[in-house]
Amino acid sequence: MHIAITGNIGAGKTTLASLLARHYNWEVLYEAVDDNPYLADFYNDMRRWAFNLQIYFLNSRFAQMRRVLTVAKEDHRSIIQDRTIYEDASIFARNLHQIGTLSDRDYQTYRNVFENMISLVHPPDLMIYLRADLPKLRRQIRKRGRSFEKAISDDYLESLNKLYEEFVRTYRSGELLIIDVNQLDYHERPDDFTMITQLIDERLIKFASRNT
Ligand SMILES: Nc1ncnc2c1ncn2[C@@H]1O[C@H](COP(=O)(O)OP(=O)(O)OP(=O)(O)O)[C@@H](O)[C@H]1O
Repeated sequence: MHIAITGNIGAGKTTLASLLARHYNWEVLYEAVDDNPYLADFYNDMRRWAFNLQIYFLNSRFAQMRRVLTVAKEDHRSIIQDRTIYEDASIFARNLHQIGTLSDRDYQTYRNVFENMISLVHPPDLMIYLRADLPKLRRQIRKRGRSFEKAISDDYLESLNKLYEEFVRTYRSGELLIIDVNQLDYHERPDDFTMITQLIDERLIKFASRNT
């Protein structure tokens, strides 16, 4: 089974992915931030680096999807992914185009590459969306203290949030679980984590009964 966590910058995807991987013994695929050769430059000069960064993310997410396919074929272990290829295209790249940071021609090229890639992969069996408002995102971004993320504006986070909401409202490619994380702290409060695993267990039971 392929599970994916989706949500804005600082929503808490990485923490939840690692807690769930440990709890369910799932393989976990993280979004590599430290090794990303463009991210810091991108936050410094978005217009210059937007296309490079989008291509980099698209490729790394596509490589993850290939890993998902391999695991599905060879292994009986489930796999959890921290952010999906769908968000890169429907949220991040789209937003950069909308705000004029990505030109029409670069966006069109990006979309063409994305469409070709997407024809070769499958959406996750379960998508978990972490819904978080601006103050929560801000708190978590501040807490983890990545220096280049200081440049992220409220407007940028808000417009990403709008696109996230539209994305989940129209998402029909698989099972979707929406978790409002504004009042949750599953890292520090075991009860919050248990509440989440109960919601996931219900979906896993549903999935298993459909596939037997
Ligand atoms: N397609 C993309 N376009 C632009 N920036 C992106 C894209 N995908 C990820 N990023 C950036 O990569 C960095 C890492 O992503 P993010 O912070 O969302 O992941 P995370 O650290 O796993 O978040 P979380 O707090 O939910 O665990 C962020 O600064 C984010 O803006």
